[in-house]
Amino acid sequence: TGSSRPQRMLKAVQKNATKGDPKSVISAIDYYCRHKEWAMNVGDDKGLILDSVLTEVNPSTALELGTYCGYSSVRIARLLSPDSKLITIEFNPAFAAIARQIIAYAGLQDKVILVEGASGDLIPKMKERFGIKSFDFVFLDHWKDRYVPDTKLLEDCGLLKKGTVLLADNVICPGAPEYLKYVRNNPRYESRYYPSNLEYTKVEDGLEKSVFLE
Ligand SMILES: Cn1cnc(CNC(=O)c2cc(-c3ccc(F)cc3)cc(O)c2O)c1
Ligand SMILES: [Mg+2]
Repeated sequence: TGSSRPQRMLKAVQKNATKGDPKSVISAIDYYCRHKEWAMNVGDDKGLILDSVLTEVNPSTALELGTYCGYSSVRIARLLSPDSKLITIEFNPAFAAIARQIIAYAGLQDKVILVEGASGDLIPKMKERFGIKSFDFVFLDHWKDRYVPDTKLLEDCGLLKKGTVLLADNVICPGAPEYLKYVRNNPRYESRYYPSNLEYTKVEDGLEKSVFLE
């Protein structure tokens, strides 16, 4: 049987990027996905918005829901300060296996804790398993119908604190309409939409940034 899209993406990183250089890993993936084979990474355009929000928040503990091949894990982890950590959750073991290799190729394995499993099962275990009191930053990029239930779960598990920033990918395409309704009509969140485009295309998409207020 042939290789998978994630496997071909890993090959492109190993061929075109420099080991230990996160920036070259990001560029290699963006080049491959723009010119060879599209893949659902947050991408370079929305990636710049992710970078700017991250730099503003400067989180000590960050959570990513939906690792896929690790592109946004690398984007996030490269900007974290020395003792900060990213916990990233991926349901699909084949994706997780590729992501581990891409994160390691970027030299960021000591800043990233990749956990395989369902976000709904793992979020309630964050405190006991990883000694997390609360998250400063959450990047939502997994199944779009899980954005609302997992946000509510993070609230109920006391994993959000005053000022925690939630940044959600794909709120236009494929779309997360219930999530937009949830955070925009909720007095506990201050929300703002950052217009952009679907990764590697001209299709409209964007990120929703929501600050938890209490
Ligand atoms: C299977 N699976 C594992 N993880 C997930 C969660 N991610 C997505 O679904 C996702 C989908 C798209 C997308 C796909 C087809 C299309 F035509 C337009 C957009 C883009 C993204 O940025 C995404 O994050 C799905
Ligand atoms: Mg996405």
